[in-house]
Parts: sequence; structure tokens; C-alpha cells
Amino acid sequence: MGRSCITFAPGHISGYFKRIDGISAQTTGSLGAGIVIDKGVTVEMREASEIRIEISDGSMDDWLIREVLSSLDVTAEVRVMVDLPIGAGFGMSAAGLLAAYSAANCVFQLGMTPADIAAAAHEVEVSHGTGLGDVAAATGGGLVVRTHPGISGVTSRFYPDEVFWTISFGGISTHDVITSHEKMQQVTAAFPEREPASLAEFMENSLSFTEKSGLLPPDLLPVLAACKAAGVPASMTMLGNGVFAVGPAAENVLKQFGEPILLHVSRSGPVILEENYV
Ligand SMILES: Nc1ncnc2c1ncn2[C@@H]1O[C@H](COP(=O)(O)OP(=O)(O)O)[C@@H](O)[C@H]1O
Ligand SMILES: CC(C)(COP(=O)(O)O)[C@@H](O)C(=O)O
Repeated sequence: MGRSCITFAPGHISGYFKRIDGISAQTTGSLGAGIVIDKGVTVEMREASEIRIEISDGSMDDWLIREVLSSLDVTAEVRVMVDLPIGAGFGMSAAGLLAAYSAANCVFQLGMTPADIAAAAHEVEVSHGTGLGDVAAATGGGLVVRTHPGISGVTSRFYPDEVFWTISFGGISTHDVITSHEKMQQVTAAFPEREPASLAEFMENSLSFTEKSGLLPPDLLPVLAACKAAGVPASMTMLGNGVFAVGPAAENVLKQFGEPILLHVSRSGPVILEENYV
């Protein structure tokens, strides 16, 4: 007998970013811009005397969720359902952390505010090198521009109605990239000067960053070229081996290279979907 909760947190595709190091995990993060998407991570959690974790992609690697439970000193049974591949630039670690902290807060009635949940998730994300700016972005919805590091760094959110299509050829180790001084130097040099005021400007910034960042895997060159030829705005999913592209015409272009996935811009951040006493 006890309480059980189901939560959802959206994923986030970074178009471009720049690492900022502060004196703590909370003041460390990134500046940049990206889109919060309607696919993400659902977490179902119930009180239990022993920890049991099941991840929908069959992964046995459950350290991220264990980290959440141990930081709160609670034991629970947890089911994690991931809508998109982990490690492929869809911010699944931030979504998993936000959904898991929200679920634990609901199950164990911890009284955490949304800012407490975001701070806890950002702490894990930064201290383990699984991301820098995704948590801040995914605390709400929209196309998000971040001008300060940390969970309060969002300056603007706007909500384009356009559909997005994405294609993924696999992962890139976020940890290895964001802890490489050399890679971060090139990324910083590639950071666009102009803050985007529209979806079109965001896509222009993202593509110019991608081309200068030194992070573009060669497999993506023909995909980006095909999008350009068809007049479809597209860029690389930071940090993953994939492309995201705007508008209905993107589907047919991306189809030549694999199985495209349809995305919309999320209107909200983490939510509690269900709360029960069992
Ligand atoms: N939603 C999740 N649920 C459980 N573990 C996760 C989740 N997301 C990430 N992880 C763990 O964290 C590691 C690093 O993930 P990361 O590359 O940062 O993912 P992403 O790029 O999707 O945010 C993964 O190898 C996996 O062990
Ligand atoms: C680009 C990235 C550093 C990593 O993103 P992901 O691989 O999706 O965790 C992101 O957190 C950001 O700061 O913009």
C-alpha cells in the first residue's frame, strides 16, 4: 500500500550552445537556444521497500534514476518510458531527471517547488556531464533562448506552430564533448552573435553554429545538403548524430535517409499525469 505517481517531462533539442563554468553546478551550464519537444520521458513511481528500476529501451544502465532516489534517500519501484533514443541529442537525460524528481516529489510528498526540482535535476546533469542547458529549457515549453547558465537562465520562450521532423543515426557522448577543453573552445568560437527573434533566425543560427562547431559527423553532410536543396531549414541535433528539420516537406527529404519522427513544440514543461493510492 502507498502512493504512486506518473509524470512526464519533455525532451529538448539544442540548436547551439556555449559552455559557461561557474563556481558550482548551479552556476555552471550553457547559453544557447533550442526547442522543447512533445516527446520526452514518462516515469511511473511507487513506494517500495527495495529499489527496482525498469527502462523501456531495455537498458540495464539505471544509474541516473538511482542517483535521483539516493539523493532524496527514498526507495521506490520505477518504470521509465523513453519516447526517443537516449544520447542522441534529444535531452532524454534532463527529461528523465525532471520526470523522476517530479514523480518522487509526488509519491513521497516532499514539498519541492518546481524550482527545487529543476535545481536538483540540473545538479545531477552538470555534475555527471550529461548536459548543460537542457534542464533549464525543459522546465517550460517553447523555442527557448537562454542567455545565462543555470536554471534561471531563460530569457524568452516562443511557440511556433510549425511541425518538425527528425532523423537519428545514433548517439554522441555528451560527456566526452562537454568535458573536452579543445572542443569547447571551438564551440565557443562558433557561438552566433545574434539572439534569434523567430524560428527562421533560430534555424539560421543553428546551422551556422553546426558548420563552425567541429561537431558535425560526416554522415550528416548529405542529409543537410538534401534539406538545403529542398529549401527545408535543418540543422544537427546537439549533441547527437541526427538532424532536425522544419515543416511538412521535411518528411520526404529525411525519408531518403531513414525513418523520420514527427515532433511538435511542447507547450509546457514537466507535468503530473496521474496520482493514486494503491
Ligand atoms: N531517460 C533516461 N532514463 C534513464 N537513464 C538515462 C536517461 N537518459 C540518459 N540516461 C543515462 O545517462 C547517460 C547519458 O545520457 P545522455 O547522453 O546525456 O543522454 P541525452 O543526450 O539523451 O540527454 C545514458 O547513457 C544513460 O545511462
Ligand atoms: C547540447 C547539450 C550540451 C547536451 O545536450 P544532450 O546531448 O541532448 O544532453 C545541452 O545540454 C546544452 O547545453 O545545450
